[in-house]
Amino acid sequence: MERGRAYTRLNTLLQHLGGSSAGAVTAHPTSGAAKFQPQQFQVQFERICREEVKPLGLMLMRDVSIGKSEYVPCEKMVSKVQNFQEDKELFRYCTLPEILKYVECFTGPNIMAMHTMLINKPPDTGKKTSRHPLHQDLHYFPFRPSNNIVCAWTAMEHIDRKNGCLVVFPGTHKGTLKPHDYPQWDGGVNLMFHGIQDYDKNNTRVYVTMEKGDTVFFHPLLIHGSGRNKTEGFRKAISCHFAASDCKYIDVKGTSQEKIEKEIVDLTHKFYGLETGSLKNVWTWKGRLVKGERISL
Ligand SMILES: CCCCCCCCCC(=O)SCCNC(=O)CCNC(=O)[C@H](O)C(C)(C)COP(=O)(O)OP(=O)(O)OC[C@H]1O[C@@H](n2cnc3c(N)ncnc32)[C@H](O)[C@@H]1OP(=O)(O)O
Ligand SMILES: Nc1ncnc2c1ncn2[C@@H]1O[C@H](COP(=O)(O)OP(=O)(O)OP(=O)(O)O)[C@@H](O)[C@H]1O
Ligand SMILES: O=C(O)CCC(=O)C(=O)O
Ligand SMILES: [Fe+2]
Ligand SMILES: [Mg+2]
Repeated sequence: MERGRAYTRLNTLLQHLGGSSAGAVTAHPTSGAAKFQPQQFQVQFERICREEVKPLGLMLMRDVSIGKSEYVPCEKMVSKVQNFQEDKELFRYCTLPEILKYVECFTGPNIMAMHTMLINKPPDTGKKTSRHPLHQDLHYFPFRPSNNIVCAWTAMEHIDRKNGCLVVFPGTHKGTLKPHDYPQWDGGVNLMFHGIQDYDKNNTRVYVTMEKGDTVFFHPLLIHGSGRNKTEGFRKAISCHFAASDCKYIDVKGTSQEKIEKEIVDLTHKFYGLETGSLKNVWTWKGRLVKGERISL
């Protein structure tokens, strides 16, 4: 693992480890198990958007620039699907040996898939709502320690600054969880898109250009976001946040996470009619074991 960087590109990592050359994971899986083909996830995503299948627990998000009356179920209206833990096809992503072998370096052998997303960043309408403000994913999570949590984020196509790649502030995983709130953006902000208000403007920014099938593994304290999608295409990535199953829940009442807790608890009620009452209960309900033994999550 390269030192001093809070993210690692899987293909690059394979080279560091003396493994196959760049692109190897996409084209020639070393494990001989499931072939890594983002295309299969895209086909299922499109079926979900057309409402041909309705997996339990799934949330379909749309960009704030699209009104409810304009909404028709199709791939162009859905900016993100969250919570695909009950969709066999998409959840296969979270069980891929090629992914888990790196996840295990951070979590150890008992691994939970805690948060799942397929992000379909829409072409920006001009209001800049396709941006994702700079944030730390730990803001959404009520479990610790943060070092035993890792996000795997896989590009389903070529991603660069033109279609809104990830932008990261290297080294920020050594810091603490910062307060988050809605950014003051004129064109509107998507629900729950909290950002860090007072980040260091002089921090080095790294724009993570990725090829189809590339995966980055990053720490939940790493400050990151993504820019506007200036192309006509919908930029796709699939991701899962994994955690060691012996992580412990914390109570976020009285902390900077209290506001997001309320938003998520309210949304969970609106979508599923579930009275969870706390972030802890939301994640106890969503989390799925993918390897080893379920302990405290
Ligand atoms: C259960 C666990 C959840 C875990 C969350 C972990 C977070 C991980 C990191 C993130 O992904 S954070 C960002 C996630 N946010 C999004 O992707 C945007 C989500 N928001 C939406 O897609 C819609 O707001 C939503 C589908 C949830 C609500 O749609 P509804 O059909 O229930 O709302 P409706 O159409 O009745 O509109 C209600 C109001 O919301 C507004 N609205 C619509 N889409 C919106 C949107 N995207 N963001 C904000 N507001 C939105 C809409 O204009 C309207 O405003 P008014 O009341 O003033 O008329
Ligand atoms: N939970 C995590 N998720 C993703 N990457 C992580 C995680 N924990 C550590 N890393 C990354 O793994 C590598 C080794 O981590 P480590 O904590 O040893 O940091 P380091 O950058 O090597 O600094 P140090 O000098 O403190 O060892 C670093 O690149 C770090 O960014
Ligand atoms: O895909 C992106 O643009 C970034 C998404 C992200 O960071 C998140 O949802 O937490
Ligand atoms: Fe994030
Ligand atoms: Mg180290």
